[in-house]
Amino acid sequence: MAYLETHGLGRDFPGVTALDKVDLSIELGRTHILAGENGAGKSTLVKILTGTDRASRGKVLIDGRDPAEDPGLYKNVAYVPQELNLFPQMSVAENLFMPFSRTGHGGLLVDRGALVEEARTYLERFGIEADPRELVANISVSDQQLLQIARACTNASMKVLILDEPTSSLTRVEVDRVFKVIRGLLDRDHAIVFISHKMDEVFAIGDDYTVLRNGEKVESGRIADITEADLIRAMSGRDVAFEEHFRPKGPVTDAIMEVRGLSGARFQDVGFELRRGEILGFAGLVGAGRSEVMQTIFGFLKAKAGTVKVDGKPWTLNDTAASVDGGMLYLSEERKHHGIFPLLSLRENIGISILSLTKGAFGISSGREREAVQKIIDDYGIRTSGMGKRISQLSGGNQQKAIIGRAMATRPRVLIFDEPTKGIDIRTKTEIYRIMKGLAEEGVGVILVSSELDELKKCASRIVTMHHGRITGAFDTAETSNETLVGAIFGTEAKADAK
Ligand SMILES: Nc1ncnc2c1ncn2[C@@H]1O[C@H](COP(=O)(O)OP(=O)(O)OP(=O)(O)O)[C@@H](O)[C@H]1O
Repeated sequence: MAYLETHGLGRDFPGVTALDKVDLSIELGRTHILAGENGAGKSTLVKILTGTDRASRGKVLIDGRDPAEDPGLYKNVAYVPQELNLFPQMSVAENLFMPFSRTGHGGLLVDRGALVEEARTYLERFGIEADPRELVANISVSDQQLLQIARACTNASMKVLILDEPTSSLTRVEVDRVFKVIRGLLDRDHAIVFISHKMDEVFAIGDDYTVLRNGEKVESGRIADITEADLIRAMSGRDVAFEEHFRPKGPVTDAIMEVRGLSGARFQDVGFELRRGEILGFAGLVGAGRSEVMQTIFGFLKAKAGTVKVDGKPWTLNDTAASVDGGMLYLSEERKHHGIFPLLSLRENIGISILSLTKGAFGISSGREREAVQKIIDDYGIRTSGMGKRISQLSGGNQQKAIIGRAMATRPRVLIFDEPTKGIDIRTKTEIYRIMKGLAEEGVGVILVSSELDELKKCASRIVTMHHGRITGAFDTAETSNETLVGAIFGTEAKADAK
C-alpha cells in the first residue's frame, strides 16, 4: 500500500505551471525513481512533499492522512539535497545531530561525550571513515555526502528518504558505498525516492518509477518492465540519438596552451600541453587537485611557481580579469559561487558577458542584446517563462545551460569546463558534448574536468590523470583501457610526463 501519495497535484508560478495533475504513489520497502529532464518539476514536487512549498491544487497524503491538517506528518519525509549543505567548521558529530533539540540532544547543556558516542553508531552504519570529533572541513567529499544522508536518518520519524542526485561527485567505489547504505535502509522498512540523471544508477537501484515532463506525470510503473531507451523517450518525449563518442575528428596540431612546473594550493609541479583540435580531459578523485589547477591557471587561486603560455606568449597568472580579456573562460561546477548573479534576470546574466557583441557606439544596444540572449535561450533549450525571469528561479539544470550558453557566445580561445554536466539531463548532456566537440574542431582549446570516466571516454581525445595533487599520466583515450585509467586515478600506476 502506498505510504506517500499525491492526487492531482498542481503548482503555478507567475507565467509558468511547474506542476499539473501529478499522481504519485510511493510504497515502503521500495526505491522509487523520480525522473525528468531539467525543469520538469522534480524539485517543485519535492518541496511540496516535504512541506517547504504549498500546492496550488490537489493533495498530498502521508500514511493516509493530509499533512495540511497535521503538519507533524512532514517529519516522516526527509530530504537530502544534491549540494553539500553541512557546517564545515563544526565537528562530524555536531553536524549529525544539529539541530540538537530535534534529535533529543537539546536542553541547556549538550552532553558532548554522549553526542560523540551516538555519532559512532551512525558512522559505522553508514560506512563513514571519519572520527566524530573531526571537523567536517577535513573529511573527504564522499564521507560528507554520506554524512548528509546519515543526518537525515537521525530523524527518528523518517519513513521516506528523498535523495536528489546523491552521487554527483562520487567515484564508482563511493557510489557503491551509498547504494549499500540505501539498500540497508530499505531492509528497515523505509522508502527511498531517488532523483538521478544517471541511467546506470537508476537501473541498479530502482524498483518503481515516475516520469515527469513539463510538469505533468507522463508515465509510471516498475523499472523491471522498461528499458533505458523507453525511460529516456518518456522523459524527453522523443528519441535521443546517442553517438558512440564525441571526440573531435579534426587533426590535432600545435599547442594552444603550455603549462610548466605549476604549483599552487594542493598541487605540485603540474605540466601539460593543450593542443589545437583536441578536448583534453582531466580525471581524478574529488580532491585530487584538478579544479585547483584550473582555478590557478584562470587566476582565482594564487600560483606558487610555474609558467603558463597561450599561443606561445606568457600568460598573466593571478588575474581573472586578464584571463577573460585574453579569451580564457573557466566554467565552474559551483555555479552558485562563481557562475551566476542570482538576483539578476536571465537576460542580465547572459547580457553581462556578451557585452562586446552588443555594445554599439552609444552604449549597449538593447535590441541586439535581446536578440543575442534569445538565440542562446533557443540554441541551448533553456526552459524559462521569459528572459526577464530571475535566474535563481530557473531549475538547476537550466541555470547551468544559461552559463554554458553565455560562455560560448564570447568566442573564447581556451575554455575550461569543470564538471559541466553535473545535474544536467541526458538530452542536454548530449547537446553540450556536441558543442564542446564543435568548438574543439573550430580550434578553441577545450579542457574537460570530470568525475565521470564515461564522460571523459566519450569526449576527451587525451586524458590526464591526477592523484594527490600530482599528474600521474597522460593517455590517448582511444587506446587506453578503463583499468589503466583507474590505476592512474588511484595513483597505483605512475606514467610518463603529460606532454
Ligand atoms: N520560485 C519559482 N518561481 C518561478 N518559477 C519557478 C520557481 N521554482 C520553479 N520554477 C519553475 O518551475 C519549473 C520546474 O522547475 P523545477 O526546479 O521543479 O525542475 P526540476 O525538474 O527540479 O529541474 P532540474 O533537473 O534542472 O533541477 C521551471 O520552469 C522553473 O523555472
